[in-house]
Amino acid sequence: MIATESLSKRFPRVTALDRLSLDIGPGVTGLVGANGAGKSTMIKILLGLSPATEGRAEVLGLDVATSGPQIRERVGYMPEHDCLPPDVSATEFVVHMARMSGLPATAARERTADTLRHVGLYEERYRPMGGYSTGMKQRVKLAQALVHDPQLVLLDEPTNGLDPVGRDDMLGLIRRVWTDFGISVLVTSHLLGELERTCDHVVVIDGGRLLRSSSTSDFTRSTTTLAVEVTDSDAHPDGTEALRAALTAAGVALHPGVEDGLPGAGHILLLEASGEETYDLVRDTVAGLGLGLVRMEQRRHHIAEVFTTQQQEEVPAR
Ligand SMILES: Nc1ncnc2c1ncn2[C@@H]1O[C@H](COP(=O)(O)OP(=O)(O)OP(=O)(O)O)[C@@H](O)[C@H]1O
Repeated sequence: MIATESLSKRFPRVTALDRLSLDIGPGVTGLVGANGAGKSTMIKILLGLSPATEGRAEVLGLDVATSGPQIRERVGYMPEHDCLPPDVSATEFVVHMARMSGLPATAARERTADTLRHVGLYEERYRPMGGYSTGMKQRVKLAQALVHDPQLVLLDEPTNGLDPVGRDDMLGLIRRVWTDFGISVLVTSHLLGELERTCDHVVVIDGGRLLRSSSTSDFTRSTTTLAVEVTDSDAHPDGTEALRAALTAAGVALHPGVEDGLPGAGHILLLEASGEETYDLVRDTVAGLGLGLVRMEQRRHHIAEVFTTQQQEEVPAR
């Protein structure tokens, strides 16, 4: 979908992208980096709107240096900042964008209705956008990126300014752009954690340089930590502590402290598994104490932890 080779963009005083080589396939890909890392610059180059200083980039097999218009026909773009005219409705705006992309009037109206429904805008779509919430505006921006049925959409910080619920809704919508319509997505964010559930692949950049590019499952590979949660019983009013004592006596390495479980569900012990036998030992110990086993699961890394470790290793303090 996207390939870059030693792509650089230098402004007089800042290097926004520094010899970035990437190969991004179909699906949902996250481009993550702190503010100023070079994400928006990358998107502008990929759309053929801003020339690279060095290196090359291809989008859908087309060279960004020479095929900007053809790329923009096949690619949708959701800009980061508020760019919606306040006194027109979502329907008018998205129909206009569809017409600009070359759709005939009837098709533009039909696609607009479908796309606005997909992003969850119903009656409000006939009201002027000046009165919309941030979440509604972000939805309109997503709809206009999708309306001409592109093969790929580039979404610049689509969750910016949203509350946690709005953020989750937007991430769910983005995931469905790929699963329901087969449109590949490149989505930028400065929040690594939020892309964990949404993206198949994550690219991390910092100061314009590539830190890491790998599948989400590689980032979140399993750890050897087991999380165990048990119920209390009449004989053991604090089941968690009873289990801790019994497992410690049996030689299991437990992490200090407990994690909070679901409300009213007791606490979670974290311990290091040395193999299959640890699972059996925990099961037998819980049964021996007459406690109920609520969960025993292998912990996975969160992308953010991997990134933090990697950053400490690879990027000298600035
Ligand atoms: N037109 C420009 N002229 C000079 N410097 C620029 C220009 N555009 C971007 N930069 C600089 O390039 C660097 C990367 O900017 P960019 O907007 O790509 O970052 P970003 O990762 O998208 O961050 P944000 O999410 O804050 O927009 C920044 O240091 C920025 O100040």
